[in-house]
Amino acid sequence: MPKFAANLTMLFNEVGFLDRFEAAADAGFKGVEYLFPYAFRKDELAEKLERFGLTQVLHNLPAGNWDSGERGIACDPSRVGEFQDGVGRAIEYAQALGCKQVNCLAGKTPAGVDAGRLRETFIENLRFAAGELKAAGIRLLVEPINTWDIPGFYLNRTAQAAEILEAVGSDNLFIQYDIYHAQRMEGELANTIKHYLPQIAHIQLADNPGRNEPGTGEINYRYLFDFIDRSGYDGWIGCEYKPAATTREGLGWIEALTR
Ligand SMILES: O=C(O)C(=O)CO
Repeated sequence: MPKFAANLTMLFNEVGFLDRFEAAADAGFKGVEYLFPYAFRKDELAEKLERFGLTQVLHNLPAGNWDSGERGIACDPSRVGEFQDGVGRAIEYAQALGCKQVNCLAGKTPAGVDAGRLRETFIENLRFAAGELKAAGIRLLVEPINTWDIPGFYLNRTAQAAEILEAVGSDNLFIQYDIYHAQRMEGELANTIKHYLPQIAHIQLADNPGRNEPGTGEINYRYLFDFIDRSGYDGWIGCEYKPAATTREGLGWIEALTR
């Protein structure tokens, strides 16, 4: 049975964010993930995790001005200082929350920047972050994201991510494999998971089209959950989907697709 983590950015949005920890625990989740913890005090988040017996499975490095449309700054040569400051902030929160992995959003390709400089910036930022996080006992992940949800996003394919890992050369840098994004960009889900399994530290899910619950679209999650189980993957699977109705009404997929 996979270890499913509730993504509190997308799930239980029937209640305010700080009430989603209790809602997730009530629904049977033992782990949670969400985009960013930085708008909240570390102690108030840690208290929620403690009170409801939850593991903080993942959060992201600071990713620029999210509300203005930024989706990461890691490939932007004009933002290296801000990126490095963000690594320190992410470590502070991860340590306070007992979180053992953080994801680095590559960002949208900034206009007018040479492709070689973009790649060099991304690689050097990842090398810096992977080293700082390793010293803190925290893994660094990078996630390919599809180009429909975030047009212009710098990292889009699993093979591209693996090539970046190779170039960075850190033993503390891994792939965050989002099944939904992968389905949209490349398909080949089971074989890709199998091929890159040693480099995949976290998996996320949603169905396609719609980014709703597993079982609402084209992906054969019953097969994929069994395949992942048999593959020996022992990480978490983040439930990062938009509930088609209410979150609780939609949770029947867990029983239906894993028994
Ligand atoms: O948009 C996504 O899929 C993410 O996981 C962002 O962290």
